[in-house]
Amino acid sequence: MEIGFLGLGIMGKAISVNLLRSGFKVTVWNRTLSKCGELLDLGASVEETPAAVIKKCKYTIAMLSDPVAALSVVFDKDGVLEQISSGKGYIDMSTVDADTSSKISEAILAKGGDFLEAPVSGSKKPAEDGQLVILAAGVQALYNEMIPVFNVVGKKSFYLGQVGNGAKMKLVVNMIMGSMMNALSEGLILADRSGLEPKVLLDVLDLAAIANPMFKLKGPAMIERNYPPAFPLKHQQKDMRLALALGDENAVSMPVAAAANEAFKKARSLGLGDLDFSAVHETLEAAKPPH
Ligand SMILES: NC(=O)C1=CN([C@@H]2O[C@H](COP(=O)(O)OP(=O)(O)OC[C@H]3O[C@@H](n4cnc5c(N)ncnc54)[C@H](OP(=O)(O)O)[C@@H]3O)[C@@H](O)[C@H]2O)C=CC1
Ligand SMILES: O=CCCC(=O)O
Repeated sequence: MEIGFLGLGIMGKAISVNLLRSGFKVTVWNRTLSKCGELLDLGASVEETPAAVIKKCKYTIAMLSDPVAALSVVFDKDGVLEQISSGKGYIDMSTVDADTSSKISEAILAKGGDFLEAPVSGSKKPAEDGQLVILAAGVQALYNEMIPVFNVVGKKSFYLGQVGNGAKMKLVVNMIMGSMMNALSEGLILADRSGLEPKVLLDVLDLAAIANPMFKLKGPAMIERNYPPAFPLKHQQKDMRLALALGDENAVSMPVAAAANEAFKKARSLGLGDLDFSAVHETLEAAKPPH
């Protein structure tokens, strides 16, 4: 099975390497073409435009930064729409809003192609290890055809029905995650400032009802003020922004998420957008008076 892959950022690279290692033929494209070199060395083919990838492959997956990128790769010159046709499937794994996903879906279906949105939960390491959680929605026949791929990419895939439901589920999950990250950051600072050992706080949390893999993974590095990017902070803030817009549409009051979004915006304004989203901790660390 030959798979096209558009977008070789942190996630796209990890997923396409995993597909190659699992025996799939993969043809890649990235806006910054030089980033395709590593995949070429691992056995992938490279094309110079999204349209050329679509022309070559029956199924093409995209993993792009945000709604602007997802729309551009489909609608711009040399984009997906120029070559999509009956018998071809386009699967967008980018985290975007339901409206963006619906626009892409309508355009692909109008050309006779099939479309699935399939954003993922899980970050760089789960992507490398094929342990993502896939939140798919759209053409069910395409979902069924993609199961052998999803079984390699993830540990579980959900089919959520009509296009938009995958995007919404992903935004709800990341809205909760972003709020939790800010709560952890405040807790670490509060422990420290009140004379407690933040590392002991992490041990207590890990045994408590609120234990979770994210606190366990990110907490120790946050104490060290170390934020190597797995999930870039600029993308987490984009997800909070899109989740808050979903809240607006549905008249859902989300004061906790709104405060978390402000903290991520503050972190971006401090130039931390390309670090891991746990770098939101610096908005508090940097404000802490010296001992
Ligand atoms: N990192 C993570 O842990 C997770 C991320 N996600 C989501 O997955 C998506 C990708 O994330 P991630 O890999 O971390 O992001 P990166 O920032 O590492 O990569 C972004 C990718 O999008 C491309 N891109 C950006 N703008 C454009 C554009 N205008 N036209 C074409 N291509 C563009 C980049 O190309 P170029 O190299 O040229 O800049 C790059 O390939 C995002 O939607 C994110 O929210 C979902 C789950 C986990
Ligand atoms: O969108 C990013 C999700 C990151 C994660 O689930 O760890």
